[in-house]
Amino acid sequence: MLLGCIGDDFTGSSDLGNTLTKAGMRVTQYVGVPDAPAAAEVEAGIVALKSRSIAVADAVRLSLEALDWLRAQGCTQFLFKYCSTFDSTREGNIGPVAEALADALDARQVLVCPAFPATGRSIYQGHLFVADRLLNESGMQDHPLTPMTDPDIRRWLGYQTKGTVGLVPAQAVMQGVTHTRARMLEEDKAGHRLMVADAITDADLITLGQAAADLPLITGGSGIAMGLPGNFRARGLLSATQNQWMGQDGKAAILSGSCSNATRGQVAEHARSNPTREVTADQVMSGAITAQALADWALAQDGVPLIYTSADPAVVIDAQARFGKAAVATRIEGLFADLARALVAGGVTRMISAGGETSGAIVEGLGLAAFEIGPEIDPGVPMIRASDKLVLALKSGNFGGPDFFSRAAAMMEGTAR
Ligand SMILES: Nc1ncnc2c1ncn2[C@@H]1O[C@H](COP(=O)(O)OP(=O)(O)O)[C@@H](O)[C@H]1O
Ligand SMILES: O=C(O)[C@@H](O)C(=O)COP(=O)(O)O
Repeated sequence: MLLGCIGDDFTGSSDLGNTLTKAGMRVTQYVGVPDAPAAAEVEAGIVALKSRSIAVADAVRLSLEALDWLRAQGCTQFLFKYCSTFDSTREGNIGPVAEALADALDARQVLVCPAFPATGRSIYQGHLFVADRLLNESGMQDHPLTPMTDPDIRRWLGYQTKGTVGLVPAQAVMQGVTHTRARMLEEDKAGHRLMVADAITDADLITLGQAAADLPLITGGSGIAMGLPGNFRARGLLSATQNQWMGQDGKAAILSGSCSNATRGQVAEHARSNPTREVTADQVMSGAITAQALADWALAQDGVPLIYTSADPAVVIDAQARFGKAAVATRIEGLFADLARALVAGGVTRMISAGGETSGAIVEGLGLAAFEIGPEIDPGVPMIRASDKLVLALKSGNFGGPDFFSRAAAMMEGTAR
């Protein structure tokens, strides 16, 4: 294994797997820290954690455990993957995890780059944009767990870190690798270990990837991984072979706990011509609905059924005020985990889930160990194979076109491209 990656959620880790696979690496995504060595052919290993919204100390501990395992597999470079919308609270986990990994690796210069231009996320002068809006006007300010109310990534990260945060501005990145490295050195001399790097286009990300060829630790969204496989290839370290992907027939089902703008649009679109069932926070909290009853409903439907708790910001805020933010999230995620188990037990072989925390709960609930990364459905969302009978798509909240759900189900079956 060459590149060792630690993802703070499961959708995001499959997004990273997609980027690395497309760039020619042989990738495996692991569910949590494996207790056995990796297969010899794996070139990039991604340890997917559900550490985005847990307590800081737990996130740091799990990330360091993942690092130890990846080091034991022979990795020479490490990537900490978080969300391209920098999902974290002011007290949150990105800064402490990045600093703990940097300490463990003795890393002096650490890039921080959530940009992912293919999905509209760019960084300019340290400020994160989603398409033509600053992050705090993009809808992310209403996220149920990590509302992003400040677009200045240096400032937000600064709340989370012990050290100060520098900037590698677009003016340096656009002039190429030499200027980028020179600016990184200046930031280092100024005492900034973590440096937010501007990136507006894929070309900027490739430049940053090349500039980071010798850095032990890189952090960011999946975009920052774009340039890394080329560094290993240039050293003659990559095999040219890729896994062969096979579609999966059988029953499909969709579970959505994401409340993002994109997911809510996808839910509305799917509901126009498919069996769809809404579950409210009240039904979950009161125990009025059971996972088995929902599974029985889904398994009795023709077509591709969708079960969702996705709701508008005002509905979410109301539920959180009445039940508590963590309590309602935990109960809903628990329902999805139980539901996923009941669906697979009932014969579902293609499962699509929407939402990072939701997907984490489902994957952990299913007790899966590792994924092979397949072809891309939409930017940032690949199909993944968990076993010879189960194919998944873990959709990040804000990713995917309006008809994502039905298109994903068809592509996973192998009947559409
Ligand atoms: N109706 C609802 N009311 C309150 N919280 C909800 C509701 N539906 C889902 N949630 C919670 O909101 C969170 C959504 O996060 P996540 O699944 O990561 O989606 P995204 O990818 O859009 O961030 C989850 O913890 C989920 O359990
Ligand atoms: O970078 C991204 O946006 C994704 O890879 C990701 O991490 C998404 O997380 P969720 O929106 O919570 O699914």
